[in-house]
Amino acid sequence: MWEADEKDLFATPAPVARTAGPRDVTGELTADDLDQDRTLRPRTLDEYIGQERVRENLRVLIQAARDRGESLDHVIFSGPPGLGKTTLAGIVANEMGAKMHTTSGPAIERAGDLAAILTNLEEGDVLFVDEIHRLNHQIEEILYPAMEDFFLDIVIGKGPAARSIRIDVPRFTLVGATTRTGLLTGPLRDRFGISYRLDYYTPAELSVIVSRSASILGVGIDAQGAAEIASRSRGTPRLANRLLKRVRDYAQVKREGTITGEVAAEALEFFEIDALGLDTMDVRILTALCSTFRGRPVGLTTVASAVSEDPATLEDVYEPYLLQCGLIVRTPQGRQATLAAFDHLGIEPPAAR
Ligand SMILES: Nc1ncnc2c1ncn2[C@@H]1O[C@H](COP(=O)(O)OP(=O)(O)OP(=O)(O)O)[C@@H](O)[C@H]1O
Repeated sequence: MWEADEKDLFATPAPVARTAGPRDVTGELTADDLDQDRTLRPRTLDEYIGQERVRENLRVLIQAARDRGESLDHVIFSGPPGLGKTTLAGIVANEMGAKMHTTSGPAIERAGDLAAILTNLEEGDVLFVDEIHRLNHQIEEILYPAMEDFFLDIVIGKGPAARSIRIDVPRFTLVGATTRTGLLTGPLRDRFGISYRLDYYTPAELSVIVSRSASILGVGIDAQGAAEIASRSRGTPRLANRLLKRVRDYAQVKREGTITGEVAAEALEFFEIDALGLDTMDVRILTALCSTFRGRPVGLTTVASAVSEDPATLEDVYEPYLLQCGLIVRTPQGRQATLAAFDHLGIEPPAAR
C-alpha cells in the first residue's frame, strides 16, 4: 500500500539512466558501447553464443509459456557488467513476441514513476529493469503485488480525505538485471520465478563472438586474430567487441586492414592490454597487493585507497575477474595476492608465504 498525489500517477515513464564512464578495459558500459550494442547485439537465442545452460533452459521455458498462451514468469539475470544481461532481456521479449520497455532501478525515483510505467504496459509486455538492486525499498513494496497479483494498491490524498484505490495492471514479465545479487532484498529475490547467474565466457566462445561481430562490421579477420582478441577480453563479450574495434583501427592505419593473430597481438600490445587482458587498474591492484602489502591479506577499503578507486567499483568490476584468473583470493582477513600474481608481475614472492 502506498500514498500518491494524483499528479504523480500516470506521469511519463522515466527514461532509462545508463551510466557511461571513462573505463574502457573493464566490462562497464561507455558511450561508445551504446552504438556497438545496437549493431552487434544478438536478437534470438540461436544468435546468442555461450551460457549454454541458460540458453537451453530459456528455450524450454519460453516455448512452454508461448504454447500455453501465457506470459513468461519473472526473470532475473545476475553477473558482472558486459556479460549479456540486457541482451538476454531483449531476446526474451523478442522470442516471446512481446514489446520490451526499459528502465533502471535508479531511474524509478517516485512511486508515481513506477505506477506510470506499469499502467502503460500492455498484456504480455516485458519490463526490463537494469540495476534492479538500486530500487528504493518503498518502490519495491509497490512492486510486490504488481509482480505477484498484477495490481497496485494506492492511497490518494492525506488524512480523513484519503481514499484507497486498486488499479489492475496487465500481466507482464519483469526481467531484472543486477551486478550485485547480494544487495537484492529477500522478498524481491523470491518473487522471481526464474533466476540465472551469467558466467565469464571461455576464449573459444569469445572467438565465435569476435568473428560474428567482425562479419557484421565488415572487418576481415582470421581464426588466430579472433583467438588473440578473445584471450585478452577478460571473458566479457562487451570487451571483446570493444577490443575488436580498436584492433580494426590499428590494422587499418598501421597494417593492410585484415586482422591476423600477429596484427591483433601487436595492436593489443600497442594499446597496453596485457596477455591476460589486464588493464592498468588491474595491474595497480596486483602491484599494491604484491609490493606495497607484500602478499599479506588486506581489507577492501585499504586496497581501494591504495589504488585511489571506489571500493564498490573494485569489488564489482575488477575483483571478479582477478578472482576468476586465480590472481587474488578472498580470505577472512581480506584480499590476498596469489603466487600466480607475483609470477604475472615478475615480482619475487616473500620467502615466508
Ligand atoms: N552471448 C553473446 N553473444 C554475442 N554477443 C554478446 C553476447 N552477450 C553479450 N554480447 C555483446 O556484448 C555487449 C554487452 O552485452 P549486454 O549489454 O547485454 O551486457 P550486460 O550484462 O547487460 O551489461 P551491463 O551489466 O553493463 O548492463 C552487447 O553489445 C552484445 O552485443
